[in-house]
Amino acid sequence: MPMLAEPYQKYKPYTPLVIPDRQWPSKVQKTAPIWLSTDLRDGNQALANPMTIDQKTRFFQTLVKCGLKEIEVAYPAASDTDFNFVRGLIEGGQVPDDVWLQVLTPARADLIKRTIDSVAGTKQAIIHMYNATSPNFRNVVFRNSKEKTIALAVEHTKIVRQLTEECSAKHGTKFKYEYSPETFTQTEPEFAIEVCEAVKAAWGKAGTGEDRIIFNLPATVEIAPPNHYADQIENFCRKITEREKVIVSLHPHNDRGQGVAATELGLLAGGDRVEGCLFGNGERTGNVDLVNLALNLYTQGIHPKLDFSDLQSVIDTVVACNDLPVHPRHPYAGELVFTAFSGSHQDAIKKGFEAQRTGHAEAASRGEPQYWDMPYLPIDPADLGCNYEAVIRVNAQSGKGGIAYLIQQHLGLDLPRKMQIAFYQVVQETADREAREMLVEDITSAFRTTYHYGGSKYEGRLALRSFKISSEPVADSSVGEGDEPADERRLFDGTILVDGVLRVIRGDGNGPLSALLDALCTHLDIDFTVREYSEHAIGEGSNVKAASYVEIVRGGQEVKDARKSAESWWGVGADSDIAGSGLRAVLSAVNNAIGNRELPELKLSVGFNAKSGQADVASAILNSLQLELPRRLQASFFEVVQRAARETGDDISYSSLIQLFRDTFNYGIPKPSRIALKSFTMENVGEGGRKELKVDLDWDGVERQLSSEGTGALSAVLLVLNSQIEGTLSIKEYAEHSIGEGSDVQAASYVELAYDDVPGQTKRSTAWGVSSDTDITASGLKAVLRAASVMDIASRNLVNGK
Ligand SMILES: CC(=O)SCCNC(=O)CCNC(=O)[C@H](O)C(C)(C)COP(=O)(O)OP(=O)(O)OC[C@H]1O[C@@H](n2cnc3c(N)ncnc32)[C@H](O)[C@@H]1OP(=O)(O)O
Ligand SMILES: CC(C)C(=O)C(=O)O
Repeated sequence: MPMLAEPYQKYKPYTPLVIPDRQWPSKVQKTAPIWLSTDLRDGNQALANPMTIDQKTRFFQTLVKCGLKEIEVAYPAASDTDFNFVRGLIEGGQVPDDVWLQVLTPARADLIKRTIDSVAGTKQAIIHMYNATSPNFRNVVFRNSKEKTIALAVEHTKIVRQLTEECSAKHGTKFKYEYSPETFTQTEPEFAIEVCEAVKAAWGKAGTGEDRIIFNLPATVEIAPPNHYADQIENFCRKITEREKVIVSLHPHNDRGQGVAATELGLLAGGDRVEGCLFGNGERTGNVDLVNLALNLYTQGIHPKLDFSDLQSVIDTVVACNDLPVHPRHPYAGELVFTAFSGSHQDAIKKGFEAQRTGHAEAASRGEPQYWDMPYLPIDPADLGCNYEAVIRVNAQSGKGGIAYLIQQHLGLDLPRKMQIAFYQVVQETADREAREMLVEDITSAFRTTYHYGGSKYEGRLALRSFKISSEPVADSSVGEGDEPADERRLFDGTILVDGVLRVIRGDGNGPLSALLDALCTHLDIDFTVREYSEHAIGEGSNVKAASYVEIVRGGQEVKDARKSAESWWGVGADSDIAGSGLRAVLSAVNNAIGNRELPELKLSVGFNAKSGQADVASAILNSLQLELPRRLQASFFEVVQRAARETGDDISYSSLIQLFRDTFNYGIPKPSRIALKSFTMENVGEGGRKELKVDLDWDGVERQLSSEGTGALSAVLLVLNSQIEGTLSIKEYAEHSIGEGSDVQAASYVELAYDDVPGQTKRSTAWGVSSDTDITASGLKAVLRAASVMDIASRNLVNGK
């Protein structure tokens, strides 16, 4: 059936009350009401599967923990489960002294008796009796006149009185009486008052304070706007006699979705007490939500006298016991209610947090309250035990502000505005393409990958390994590149990993960043210039680091053009050293800019006036072959390099340099030496640590088995060699070190031999030998033999040392 064109022919509007001087609209709520949770009764009776005793017990404990002092625990006459649950609470001593158990009964004598029996022996209980009073119920359900409706209530009130008095006498239980004219909001207002007056009279014991009778005025079904409920409550409060002896209780349902509003207006209109359920469980659309009401008060600066500091644990209990979810958009409790996906919300929240930090610091210094004043967030999630994790979540509707907020929260980086825009494009493009939410991990990992930030896992093609920044004065101080004239030049000396290979590069500029860019231009033909730079500290105290942000544009442009250049690349770096942080940021940006572009082979310039020197050559050998050349060997090899580079305009590529080293020292290549070690043994002989060395040598293609004694392997092998030649070999310098670690460790040995061909009339020559071996003795012996092999020594052509 379609919706009606003329619904007034089917639905009657509510009848407004005429109260020209109604007071509630100008009242302001200043205190928390008395709360009653009816989760275990009205909430429970609305569940497809009512709670078990275990679930009810868990729920009861949570309610007590939240601070509820009045809890309607059951409709004991309804089932053994309900009855036994109440008995279990009492007999198990689970009811705190300051908590009142409330139980509901209809106006039926047998059921009233069982209800009162259920609470016998507890310290204090509220007996809650109800009968419907509206015309519809009188006519249809009870088929009762007004008089009979009053009589039903009066008669059973008297039964309650009598049975509770007997129970008090027998068990010492203290009772309060609550009466509900069920369907109050659909009952003629004057008749509702008439019934309640009759009940009050029948009870006959209403007093002040704890003796007040409770008149619970339910919106059993919500049928009118909240202002009408407020009018009904104000009308009742004004007209009920002995108002001071009455607690006016509100029991709104939520059929029109206005339960919370109706309750708040009802409280302004005179309500003292509210019955409801956590998160609004209850018949049909539910009872009014106590959490919502309490936290609404809290955000007005009024303590609700309920504690939801750990809201999630309350949600967990309620969901588990009711077997119903809490809607993701549920006020205060839904998983999305502190979350912004959309760009402008995120931007405002990010700015709000920043402004609030400053505002709070200023207020604290003036001793003033630090008010919560945050765009889109009416309450601080932290007050409910939530963190700010979920406040900003990113999808294709999000903007740069939210993404920057997450980067700030999770990586501690405060991105410059233009970099936010650049990174936003990256995230937006993925979110749109994949049509899904970008989780924090997606965003931080996209950031790390894009900017090669966060350790070796994210390194780009160029990565800083070590550097030294030094300065040298500039003769003409107007030579500076930027606006500021520089009176000192900065020199960058560093080792960087280029496509997995360590390289030494050097450059100069008017600052560390331009010196690095100069080095990249000189050595790798990578030509960029810095357009924007900013930095800030991350962390505090001894853990403080610098974060740097760099925007680069293509070099070789006029400064004016470079500033305007549409194409730019951002980079970020963090380091405990501020220069290191800036240099890393430059390499991050350069990595972005070069993409997969092929890089020219790195070259060392080793001629006269060259930028690279002996130390650079030694570094290249160290980085490529892990050999730490002794200083004199460095000098010796540098001369070899310079000679070799002369033909190629004083430049030598890294690969040629390494090959030159291998060829010069016959190192690590299969080419045999003139004198090669086939095998050896070495044993201690006698006392005093002397050794006997036996070697099997391949000497000019002839095998020679020789032996000698010495204080060690080197002195012994020299004796062996000297026994085979004209003249004398001696060791001028020897050095060794380990290469690698653990079971892969090797020894590297360096020997400089001197050869005096005719003793006395010396014609001395020297040569270096370099070797490595897993056996340190073998490494030393080989180094000696390799040095001897390249010397012009005269062999005596003896066989087997004889
Ligand atoms: C608005 C509310 O939430 S009120 C609370 C509602 N909660 C519940 O009903 C849950 C627990 N209820 C039950 O377990 C059962 O209904 C019981 C045990 C109370 C009664 O069960 P039964 O005796 O089988 O009766 P039934 O459930 O059919 O109730 C209807 C009868 O009670 C009468 N009745 C209904 N409400 C009341 C009342 N408040 N006072 C007196 N009689 C009432 C009806 O007029 C009807 O009487 P009739 O049989 O003479 O026509
Ligand atoms: C028993 C009464 C108070 C009730 O639950 C209602 O009217 O909703």
